[in-house]
Amino acid sequence: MLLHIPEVLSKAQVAQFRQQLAAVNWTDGRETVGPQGALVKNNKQLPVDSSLGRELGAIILQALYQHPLFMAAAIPLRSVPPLFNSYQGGEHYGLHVDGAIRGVPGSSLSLRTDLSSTLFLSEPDDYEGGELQIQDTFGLHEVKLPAGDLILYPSSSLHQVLPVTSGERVCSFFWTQSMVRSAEQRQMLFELDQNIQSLRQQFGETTQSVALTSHYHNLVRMWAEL
Ligand SMILES: O=C(O)CCC(=O)C(=O)O
Ligand SMILES: [Fe+2]
Repeated sequence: MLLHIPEVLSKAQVAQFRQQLAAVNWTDGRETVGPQGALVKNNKQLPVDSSLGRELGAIILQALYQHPLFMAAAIPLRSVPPLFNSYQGGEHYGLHVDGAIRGVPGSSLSLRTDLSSTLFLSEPDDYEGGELQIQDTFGLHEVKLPAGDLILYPSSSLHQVLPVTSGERVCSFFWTQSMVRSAEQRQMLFELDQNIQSLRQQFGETTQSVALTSHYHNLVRMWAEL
């Protein structure tokens, strides 16, 4: 499932982020990828140990973990600290799959990458190209979102970022392990949750909405691993 999560950051926050990100040094993006990805990766990143990156990453995760759509879709256990990338002058990231396990820097924790996120920090009109192309069993999806919005997609999918032929594309990207490992079960829980929410909005709290909510929680109890 690909999910567009709007307004994770406000336009004011995005402007503030961009100003701060413009004032620090960026390095070769190949530093955080394995040998296969390095062959096709051509972009810039903020170093993993950047104090600005850590500070802005914490703001992103705090906003995201309060976003009802993200919480319902991801059922997150934990995320790696967000990284930041930039593409310009034809830079791109060819077709690849994200590694299955990532360490959490500064801790002994690792996580299984169930879900990948890209949070856009440039407006679509600020650059040409730079579409994030994601392949799934339904075909090829091209994603280019307004600044402040995020795309959540399965880490199991092949994906690429097309060359940025003018302007600059700045994004934050990171991975999340879900408490529910199966994408199929996660999608069922998400649909159940969204339908319960819309029933409650339409009819208020009813015996049925309470019973369905209990069903939802009992399924989470059955499927979640902490
Ligand atoms: O820039 C993006 O949207 C995605 C980056 C990416 O796929 C990665 O770093 O693994
Ligand atoms: Fe990737």
